[in-house]
Amino acid sequence: MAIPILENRDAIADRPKVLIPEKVSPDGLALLQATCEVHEKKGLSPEQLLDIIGEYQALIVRSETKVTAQVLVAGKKLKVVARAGVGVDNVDVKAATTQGIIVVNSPSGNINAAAEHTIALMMAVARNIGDASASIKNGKWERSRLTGVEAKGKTLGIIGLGKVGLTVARIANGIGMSLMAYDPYANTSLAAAASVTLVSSMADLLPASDFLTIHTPLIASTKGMIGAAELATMKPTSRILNVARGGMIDEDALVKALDDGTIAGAGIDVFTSEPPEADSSASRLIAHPKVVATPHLGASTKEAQENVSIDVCEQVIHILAGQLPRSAVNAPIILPEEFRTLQPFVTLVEKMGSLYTQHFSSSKIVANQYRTTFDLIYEGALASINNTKPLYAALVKGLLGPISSANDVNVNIVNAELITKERGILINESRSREDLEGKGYTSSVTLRARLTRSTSQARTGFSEPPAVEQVIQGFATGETVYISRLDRFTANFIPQGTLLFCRNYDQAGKIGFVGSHLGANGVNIDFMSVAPLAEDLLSPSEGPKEALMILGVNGPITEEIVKGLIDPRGVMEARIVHL
Ligand SMILES: NC(=O)C1=CN([C@@H]2O[C@H](COP(=O)(O)OP(=O)(O)OC[C@H]3O[C@@H](n4cnc5c(N)ncnc54)[C@H](O)[C@@H]3O)[C@@H](O)[C@H]2O)C=CC1
Ligand SMILES: O=C(O)C(=O)COP(=O)(O)O
Repeated sequence: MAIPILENRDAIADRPKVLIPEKVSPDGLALLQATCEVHEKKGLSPEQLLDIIGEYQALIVRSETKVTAQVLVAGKKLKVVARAGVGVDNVDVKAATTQGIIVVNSPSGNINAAAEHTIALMMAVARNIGDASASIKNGKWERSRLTGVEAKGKTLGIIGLGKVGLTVARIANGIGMSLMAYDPYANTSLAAAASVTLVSSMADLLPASDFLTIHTPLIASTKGMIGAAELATMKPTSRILNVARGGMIDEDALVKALDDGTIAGAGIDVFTSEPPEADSSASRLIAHPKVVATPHLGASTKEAQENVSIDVCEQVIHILAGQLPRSAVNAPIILPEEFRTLQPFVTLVEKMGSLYTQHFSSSKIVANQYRTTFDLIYEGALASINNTKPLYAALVKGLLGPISSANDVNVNIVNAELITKERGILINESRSREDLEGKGYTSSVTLRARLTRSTSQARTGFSEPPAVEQVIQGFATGETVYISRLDRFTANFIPQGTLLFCRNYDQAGKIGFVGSHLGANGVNIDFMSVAPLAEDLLSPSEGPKEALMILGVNGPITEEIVKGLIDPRGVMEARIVHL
C-alpha cells in the first residue's frame, strides 16, 4: 500500500496529532512521525484520557484502553481509532460510527503469534512445564510427579476454524495430531487441505477431544459455550486451551471440573476480567495448580507487534489524508451519492443474508456437509444499476453478522470481496430482466443458495448427501422491505425484530396451540402470518399441505419454549431468528 503524502508536510504546527496510550511497536510509529506529531503516553487513567483526547486526530490502542462512547464524544477532532490487533471489543464501534470516526484494526498481523501461543500452552499443559519450572526453582527434583502426556496421536478439537484456528490446525498436523473442528461456517476446502474433519455439533467434538482449543469471537452464541454440562461430556484426561477471549468458558465450572478430576488441565491466556480482579473467577482459575496461565500474551511477539503496528499506522496515514483504509471495521457500506436508490435494497439484502444464516445454516444439513454457492439475482429496475458493490457487501455482512460479534462485523465496500475469499464464500451476482408488472413493486432480489457436497465430506467418506437448493426472495416499497418467498413458501412479512418460524401441516388447531403455548410462557405475539406452499410446488393431491407460520414475538423467548412447540398437536419445526 503506497503511503500518501499529507499536505503541509513541513508545516509542523498543522501536523495531525496521534495519541498512543499503550505499547505499540516503533516500526509503524516511525512511518507516522514523518507526517504526524506522535504522543506516546502510557498508563493514562480513564479520566486523564478524557481530559486530553480532544487535542488528537487519531488514537492507536491495543486491548487495554477502553475506548468508550464518552472518550469518542470528547475526541472532538478524532478521525480514526486504530486497534493494533484483531479484537475490537474494547472499542465502542457503534458510538464511533455515530461520531463519524473510522475504526480500523489489523485482522491478520498477529494470527501466527496467537496460534503459536496456543501450541505453546498445549505443550506446557501436556508436559507440566509451569509446575515443573516452579518446582525445580524451589530446589526440588520431582521427576515422577511431573510425568506428562504426548500430543502426537491425540485428537485436537478446535472450536472456530477461522484464521487462528486454521493456523493452529496446520501446526498441530505437523506434530502428528488428529484434527477435528466445529465451525458451522468454516471454509470446507481449507479445512480439508489442513486435514481437519469438520463435525456438525459440539456434542460430536467434545467427547472425542484429548485437547480442546477455542478460536471464536466472543459473541452471544459463544459466550459461556463451555459450561459444566459440556465439560461433563469430555474425557477426564482431556485438556482445554483458550487464547481467544475470556467468557467463552465458564471459569468457575472449569475450576470445579479440575478439582473433581473430570478435566485434566488447562492452558489459558484470556480471562473474564483483565487484569483479574482479586477473588474473581479469573483469579481462582489462574491460581489452580492444574492451570498454565499467561497474561493475554497471544499477540505479544516482536514480529506480530511489528506487523500490527505497521498495518494500523499505514491506515491512520491514509485516513488522515482523506482516503479509505483497507481494514475498516465501520467504513461505509454505501456512499452518500448512492444512498437514495440503493439503501432499501442494502437493508433488504443484509436481512436476507442474516435470515439465511439463522434460518438455514443452523440446520444439520448445512453444517459442513455441503459447499454453498450463493446466487444474488437483481430483478426489475434494480437490474439496470451498475454499481452493486454495496449489495454484495450487504449480503456478506448479513451472512456473517449472526456469527460475528456485534462490534466486529468488519464488512464494508472496501473489504467485502477479500472477506469472501478468506471465508471461501462463493457469490455470483446476476441480473434478470423479468417483467415485474402487476406485482406492486418495481425491483426484487432473489438469494439462491446451491449446496453441493463438500470436499471434506468426500474425504471422510460419509455417504453422499443430496444436492439442496434454498431460496429467499424479497422486495422493497419505499423504505420498507418485505420477504416474499422463504424456501418452499410464499411469504409476505417485514424482516424485523424477533421472528419465530414454525413449519406445520395446514390444519385446524395449530395456530391455537402455538398461541396458547407462547402466552403461557409470557411471550407476546405482535403479528402472525401464514405462508402457504408456493404455487409451483402445490400438488393436486388431497390431504393437509405444509405451511410456514411466521410470528413476530416479544418477551423472553428461550430455546426451551421453542422446543415445547414441537408436538403432534403443534408444529414439526420451530426456529427463532433475530433481524
Ligand atoms: N490472545 C490473543 O492475544 C489473541 C486473541 N485473538 C482472538 O482470537 C479469536 C479468533 O480470531 P480469528 O481467528 O482472527 O477470527 P476469525 O474471524 O478468522 O475466526 C473465527 C471463527 O469462529 C467461527 N465461529 C463463529 N461463531 C461460532 C460458533 N458459535 N461456533 C463455532 N465457530 C464459530 C467463525 O465461523 C470463524 O471461522 C478472536 O476472538 C480474537 O480476538 C486473536 C489474536 C490474538
Ligand atoms: O488482537 C487481539 O485480538 C488480541 O487479543 C491481542 O491483544 P493485545 O494487542 O496483545 O492487547
